Amino acid sequence: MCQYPKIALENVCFSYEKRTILKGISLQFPEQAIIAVTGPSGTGKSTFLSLFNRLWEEEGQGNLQGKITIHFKEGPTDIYGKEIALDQLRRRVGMVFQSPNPLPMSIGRNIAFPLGLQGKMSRVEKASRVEKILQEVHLWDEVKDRLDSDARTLSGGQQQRLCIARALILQPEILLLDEPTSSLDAAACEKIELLLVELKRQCTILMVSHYQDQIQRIADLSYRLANKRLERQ
Ligand SMILES: Nc1ncnc2c1ncn2[C@@H]1O[C@H](COP(=O)(O)OP(=O)(O)OP(=O)(O)O)[C@@H](O)[C@H]1O
Repeated sequence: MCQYPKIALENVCFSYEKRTILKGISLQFPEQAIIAVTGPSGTGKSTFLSLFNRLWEEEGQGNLQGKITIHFKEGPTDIYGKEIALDQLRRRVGMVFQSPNPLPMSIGRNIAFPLGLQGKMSRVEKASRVEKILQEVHLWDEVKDRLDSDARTLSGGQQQRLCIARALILQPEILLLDEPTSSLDAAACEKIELLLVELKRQCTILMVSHYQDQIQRIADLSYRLANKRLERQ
């Protein structure tokens, strides 16, 4: 592990119009760890997660104060500063949502699609990257004979692993997961948990979870969001 925090928040406050959601949060998260955030419904867990890829800005009504620094491979970056463009940030900070959201296209294209946004790449290289990432999320054996089928024909658990693969294909340094297993059955949930523990070697994972037992099984650090603040549990 390195000496510096992967993510640092300095006096972060967030509000939607006049409603304060997060107040005076100063925290540091290490790299190669699973950091879980839990807490009652509506307290701002998803909002907290959205600070790291600036997704809240899409809604247009929020107000952020304070500073968030991510220590990317090239060095520390103020993610709201001029040194990083939004599209670059979102390549390095991947996100997976509560309900699997495969694109309405084939299994293979779902994974290859983000690669196309990165510039020209040969078909052979694309195919090899797609296979590698599907192996990593332990989906390859289940889909290798049906890469051309519509991704929406996969089971919920398979779709969620596909969405994780899609987030990983651009090799993000941070992975944000918003209740990634809450729509899945126990068996699918176990597969995702095992996968996340493997993935933390390559990226720092920030995960919202309602399940205390899941947090105990896989999180390295856990925080509870209540009264607009995050407290270590
Ligand atoms: N775009 C928005 N504009 C105004 N208020 C919003 C917006 N998005 C969320 N909120 C409000 O901010 C508060 C926090 O919402 P958020 O979704 O972050 O909570 P949460 O802890 O993730 O909830 P849950 O556990 O139910 O998913 C809620 O009261 C919500 O209604």
